[in-house]
Amino acid sequence: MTSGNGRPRTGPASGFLSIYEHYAKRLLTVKEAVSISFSSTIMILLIGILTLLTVYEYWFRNLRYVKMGNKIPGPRAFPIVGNAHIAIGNSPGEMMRVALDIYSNLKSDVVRVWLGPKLIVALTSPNDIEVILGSNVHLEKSREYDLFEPWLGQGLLISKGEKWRTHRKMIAPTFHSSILKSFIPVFNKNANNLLENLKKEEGKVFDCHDYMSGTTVDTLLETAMGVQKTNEDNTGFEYAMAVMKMCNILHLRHYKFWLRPDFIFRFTSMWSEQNYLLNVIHSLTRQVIRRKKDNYYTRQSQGEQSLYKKALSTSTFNEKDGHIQETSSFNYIRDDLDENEESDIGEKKRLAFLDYMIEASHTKGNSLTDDEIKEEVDTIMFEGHDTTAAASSFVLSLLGVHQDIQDKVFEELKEIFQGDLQRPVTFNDTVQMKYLERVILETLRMYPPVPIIARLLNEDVKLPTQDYVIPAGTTVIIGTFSLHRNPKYYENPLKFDPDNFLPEKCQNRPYYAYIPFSAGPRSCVGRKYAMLKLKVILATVLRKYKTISEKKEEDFKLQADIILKREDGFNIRIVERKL
Ligand code: HEM
Repeated sequence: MTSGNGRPRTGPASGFLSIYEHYAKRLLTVKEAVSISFSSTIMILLIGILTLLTVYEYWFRNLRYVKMGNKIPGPRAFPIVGNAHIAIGNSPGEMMRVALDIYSNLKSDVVRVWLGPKLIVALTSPNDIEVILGSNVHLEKSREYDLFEPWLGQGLLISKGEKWRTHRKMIAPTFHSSILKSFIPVFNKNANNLLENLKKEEGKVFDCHDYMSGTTVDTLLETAMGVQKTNEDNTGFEYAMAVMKMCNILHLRHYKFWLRPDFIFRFTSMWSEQNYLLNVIHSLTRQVIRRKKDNYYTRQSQGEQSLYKKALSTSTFNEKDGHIQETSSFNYIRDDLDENEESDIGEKKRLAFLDYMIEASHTKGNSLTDDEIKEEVDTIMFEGHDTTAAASSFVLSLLGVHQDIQDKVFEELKEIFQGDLQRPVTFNDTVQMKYLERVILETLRMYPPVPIIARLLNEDVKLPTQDYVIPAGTTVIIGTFSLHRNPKYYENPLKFDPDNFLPEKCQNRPYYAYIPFSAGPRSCVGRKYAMLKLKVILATVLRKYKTISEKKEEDFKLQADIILKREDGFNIRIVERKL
């Protein structure tokens, strides 16, 4: 033992030090012992966890469900996480590219991925898709739709079983062609309001989606909900923006699956944002229902007949027309609504959606509660707005790219409107817009606003095209986007060509090869409404303006959102036509 200068220590201090050193040494040994036992505890724990994970993986791989799933082609899956790692660090735009790469690398119409223990199978062959969408058994939406619940409750889009069946029977007829005709003046009014709003953008490059979105909300409020805007407020626009942001949050939670459980989601900034957005959305729906109910009670207190009875005794339609014309001139594009619900229409056909729901809630024997009405209003407002806004924005940007096609659209409009290009659109005009209709159908082919549909299988499904059985419990994804770009059904699938919808081309194509509105019993209830509204809005904008896109179509950056959008924005320039 030495002091700091190298000499040996003597005296009481040296005694104290040696005692200190003795204990310090022992302490070191205790510390060492603690650290050794700590590392061996960790080691044991790690070995325990690894053993458990190995046993779990062994057990998991031997499950019938997993064995069946693994027979289906898919990217290499890792233990425990499966293919979940592909979502890490990717933006919605990148996710779309990753998903499409997986599909094109495997060159298979059936592809599986594992999100942890969850099996997801994507189908892109019309025959396989028909087995799912055309069936009356596989009607349940996948668990991914549950994230919509705080917003849409158990509305038509996500409800199941008897509730879905009875509500579908009530709601679908309120969008039947027979009632759509009465919406034409409202479509025209809102299309003209849109022209007014677009004036300030003349000559500039701007994102047309915001405008299409706001107009769509206002139109829906007035048609489906029967509520007029009383002042020049911005409710429609604010609502549309809130819906868009809600969709972004939900989409992020869909593929960043670790954000799905609420107890984790609550700790993110998105939780408070979601609460704020839901407040904006629900305030509008509550206000709409309150106004409608007040009207109902006022009519009752004044001893007026219910709208329902009134509609039966007076005709809002020109009965001389005999039967109401179809909104689509193409009968070979089968309409599931007509097939499935024509027989249910009966007297209901004369009331619009919300009027009917409110009347129905006061009908004896009807169990429609206020909450149920709110859920359906939220559902219709969401489904009816974002889809149509995306479709019309895609049409305007595509016509901006394909000037030759835009010229043909305009020629057709000139022919129909015969020298008065500013007059309102009539129902009969829309039936004559055959080329514009083909443009819309082609847009929905290449850019389907709902790019995927997902169902939960409660039974095993044997695929008709290949020797695979998809086990019960699987989430089946119908890949509309890829299906619509399959060269087997579209000669030149990446070329925007409205002639893909010429009668002779459609006749040779399987029905399930074109499903922008889904198909079968759970297909879109608003398809005819959407087609009619798109024609009126687009015919109004295109008669006044020429649209120009500075970007080529191949430079459009798509975003795999719940609703397909352009990540780079729907940027166009509009120039007033010189006639
Ligand atoms: C271009 C416009 C539209 C497109 C592309 C479209 C597409 C679709 C698709 C693909 C589905 C099935 C979704 C799924 O199973 O996940 C659907 C369902 C639905 N759509 Fe549309 N839609 C459009 C416009 C509308 C409009 C205007 C309304 C109402 C005003 C509407 C109301 C609904 C409802 C309520 C459902 C749920 C039906 C059910 O599950 O029974 N949609 N739509």
